[in-house]
Amino acid sequence: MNLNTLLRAMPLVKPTLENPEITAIVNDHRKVGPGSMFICIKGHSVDGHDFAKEAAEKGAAAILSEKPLSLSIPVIVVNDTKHAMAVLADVFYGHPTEKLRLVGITGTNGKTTTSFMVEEIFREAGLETGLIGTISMKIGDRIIETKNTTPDTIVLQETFAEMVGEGVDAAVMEVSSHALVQGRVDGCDFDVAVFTNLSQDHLDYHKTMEEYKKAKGLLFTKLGNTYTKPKFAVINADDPAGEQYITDTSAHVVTYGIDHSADFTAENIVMDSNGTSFTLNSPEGKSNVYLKLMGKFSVYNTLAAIAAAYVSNVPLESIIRTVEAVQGVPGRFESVDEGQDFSVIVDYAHTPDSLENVLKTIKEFAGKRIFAVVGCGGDRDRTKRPLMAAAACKYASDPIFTSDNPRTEDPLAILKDMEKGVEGMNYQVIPDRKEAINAAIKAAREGDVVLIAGKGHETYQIIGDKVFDFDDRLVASNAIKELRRC
Ligand SMILES: CC(=O)N[C@H]1[C@@H](OP(=O)(O)OP(=O)(O)OC[C@H]2O[C@@H](n3ccc(=O)[nH]c3=O)[C@H](O)[C@@H]2O)O[C@H](CO)[C@@H](O)[C@@H]1O[C@H](C)C(=O)N[C@@H](C)C(=O)N[C@H](CCC(=O)O)C(=O)O
Ligand SMILES: Nc1ncnc2c1ncn2[C@@H]1O[C@H](COP(=O)(O)OP(=O)(O)OP(=O)(O)O)[C@@H](O)[C@H]1O
Ligand SMILES: N[C@H](CCC[C@H](N)C(=O)O)C(=O)O
Ligand SMILES: [Mg+2]
Repeated sequence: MNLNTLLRAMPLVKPTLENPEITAIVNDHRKVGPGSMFICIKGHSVDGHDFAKEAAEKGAAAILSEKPLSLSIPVIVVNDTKHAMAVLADVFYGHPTEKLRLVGITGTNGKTTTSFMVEEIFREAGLETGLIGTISMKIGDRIIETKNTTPDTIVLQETFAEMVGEGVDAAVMEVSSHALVQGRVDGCDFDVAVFTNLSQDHLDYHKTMEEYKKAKGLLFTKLGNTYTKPKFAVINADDPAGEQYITDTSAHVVTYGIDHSADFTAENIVMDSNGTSFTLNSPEGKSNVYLKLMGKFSVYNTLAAIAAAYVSNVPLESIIRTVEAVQGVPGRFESVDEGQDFSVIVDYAHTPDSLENVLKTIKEFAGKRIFAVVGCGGDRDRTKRPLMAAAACKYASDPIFTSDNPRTEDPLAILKDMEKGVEGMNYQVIPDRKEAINAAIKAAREGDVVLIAGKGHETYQIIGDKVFDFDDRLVASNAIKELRRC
């Protein structure tokens, strides 16, 4: 594609005299090759404008910048290169999301779980699917590793183009608040946007809950709606933030909830050690649903998935059949079962609200003691640490505070932050995560439950800037096997 064809996507930008062929669009100068357009992004750690000269030397054919640069190749100046990058990536890759049914899911907790369910529903309904989120990206059964929950704009559009090329009909993606603020999804044509819930997280980045709420709201304010391409905002009616999103969106609103009236609701919720049953009220009347998943929060995720699939024209009967068959999502309430006489559960709860939810659920079926091995990530929201510690002490009989991913912070300082929320309460501190897990498993007796929270599916631990192999599930399973040898 030549430069001026690409630039037509930005009506205020004048065509350039030189009109080189653009072979790639890139925002990392290390990836520039002959014919690339290099987009300068002012980042949180460095300013991409500082690499423009090197990009030109490496053969870039054009530069997109937020300021004039004196270079011998065309430099196109725009106010916001992040936004322009999203528009250009959409054009460069041939508007892939217009050719897909696209469901975007935002909210503090439940995005990964809900997106897995929606993808499974689509797949069982006979559609070819794609999935983008925290655990990985998937095109059909092909797994592609990712660094972020919502990847960078260019990776995103390139991936959607691959999906289209491989015959994918419907894609489901998690949309993080960081991605919304940074415009990573500005080039995406969502058909359905889902809101799970809002509770405290990421205040290191958004600073206040109001700003965090606004960030999530961008998915709904930017959704649009037309007669020929109707858009749907699927909103949790029980979460106060939902009201704002309903007011702000121009899409068709579909609600779900348990405590408030909504288009999709659940009543008669009953949980036992094998799962959770409820009566679904939907536009098609009442249906009985029996999930293999545990807890009220799983009912919320299921309602969100049911509503998103329903407005995507999947028959309700097929939707229910699929959600009932869902076994679980890796690292979410995942059991480690080596035949021991106590339960071990690995879960990705890393916010105060998710920890409280998961522990409340455990408390409903736990016969005896609850050990909760919990840590908080470094270089992330510090204010959630005492709240997470307090949730652990409130619901677990035996909380053990340990390290999560300390990243560049001192692990002991993170633990001190946690302890500020639980002065005078009963807990242990074991900074080494493996030792903490081993200690919980060694102390557990018949009927007890050991919750290992915070890292779920992660197969690594980040200490300083080093990444070590670490999988809670493996560590736990080895600890149980070790017990037998003693
Ligand atoms: C704080 C934050 O969100 N950072 C994201 C941001 O990176 P950044 O602003 O730091 O970028 P930078 O390193 O300053 O670089 C600026 C520009 O210079 C370019 N560059 C840089 C170096 C160089 O040598 N040459 C060069 O050209 C870079 O390619 C970039 O275009 O943009 C990058 C591309 O989109 C993201 O990968 C990166 O996520 C980092 C890794 C991260 O940890 N983000 C977390 C906080 C995050 O986004 N989390 C959410 C999930 C949260 C949740 O809901 O749980 C997520 O979506 O993953
Ligand atoms: N609807 C929900 N409400 C509250 N807590 C939930 C809900 N769904 C899941 N959780 C809890 O949150 C944890 C993370 O769930 P999940 O991975 O689905 O969320 P996420 O929004 O994708 O998180 P992340 O932002 O880290 O990607 C789960 O392990 C569980 O403890
Ligand atoms: N997407 C979340 C994941 C947190 C997982 C937890 N294990 C941690 O490292 O804090 C974040 O980046 O804040
Ligand atoms: Mg996720």
